[in-house]
Amino acid sequence: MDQTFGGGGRVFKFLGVHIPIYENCKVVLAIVETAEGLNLSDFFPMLARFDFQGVEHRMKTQVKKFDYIFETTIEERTNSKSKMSEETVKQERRKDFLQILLELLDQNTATSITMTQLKALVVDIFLGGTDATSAMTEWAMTEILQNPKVMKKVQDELAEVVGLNNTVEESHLPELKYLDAMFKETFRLHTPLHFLLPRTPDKSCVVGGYTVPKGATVFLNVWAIQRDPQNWANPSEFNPERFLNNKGSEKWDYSGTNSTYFPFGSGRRRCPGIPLGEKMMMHILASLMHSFDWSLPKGEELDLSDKFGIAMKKKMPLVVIPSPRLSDLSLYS
Ligand code: HEM
Repeated sequence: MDQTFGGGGRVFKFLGVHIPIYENCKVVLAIVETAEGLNLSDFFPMLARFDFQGVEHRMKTQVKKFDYIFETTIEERTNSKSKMSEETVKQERRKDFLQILLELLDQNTATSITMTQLKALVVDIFLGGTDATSAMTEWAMTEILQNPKVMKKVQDELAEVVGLNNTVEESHLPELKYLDAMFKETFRLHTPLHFLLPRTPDKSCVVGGYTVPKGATVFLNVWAIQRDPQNWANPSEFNPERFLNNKGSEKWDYSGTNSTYFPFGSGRRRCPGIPLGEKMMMHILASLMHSFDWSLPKGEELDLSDKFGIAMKKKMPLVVIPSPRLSDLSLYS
């Protein structure tokens, strides 16, 4: 996607199509009908008030449902019976996330938060912590099934690090270098937020010869950057080795400082859940791959098409058959 901003710029190139903005409303309406899942108001803010796709209406309905779930949970916690007693906190030596937030509620201090802020934080953690993590684990599993050599390497590494008479523990994760490279390659090809979160410059600036006016909505196409043949050899090939062979000072991580690879975003809006998301995905996939061999149902073929959402998911859910891999069956109980 690229856009000619400012001055007389009136052409928008989207999915390879040059679309004249404003002059030809029919074109815009045709896209409204075909762009399933894409919110056109993100690309043409002037259309937002018409809510052509009913996105705002659906969002408000969902917000009401979310509100109901969170309010009930918060009420349950704040009523005296289920409140975490000081004794429980002392015994378990920890508080859960909700308890910490509730203690910050309406305190009249610098760190105090309101009920609306509390609910927003819970929604962030709830959605961010589940949607992208499960979508990425499914993509990783799909790529492993698509590439039997990768599956063998992942399982050989697990057998060596964990052992076939043991289950995966958190302490094993830093030693699983190949699994880590396999995830990095999955993130390169199936980056969950193709355009990241929208940015808005507070000053007009020039980027790559284009003027970006103050207040414009800017989308960064990380999907295209991570598949750009100028940055990556054989970009559509699934090859975890490219993340094992570090060249010179090149560092592969999720810090967002490498301009060719930043699946968790970059700068101040970078994902704050990286350590948790990374650990959850590694632990889930390592356990699945270590404990079971996986195959597709007879006659089934893998489908790699995706579907637009908060995170880019597989269009068709992955269906696979597990068979036990560990000799000690008591490890499965
Ligand atoms: C595999 C797992 C995850 C992936 C791939 C992922 C990816 C991302 C990406 C690409 C962004 C946008 C960053 C940008 O525009 O610069 C983002 C934002 C965010 N993520 Fe994650 N995320 C994951 C897990 C999590 C978890 C576990 C949490 C919370 C527990 C979380 C919470 C958030 C929040 C709150 C934001 C918004 C930050 C802001 O508004 O500035 N994410 N995530």
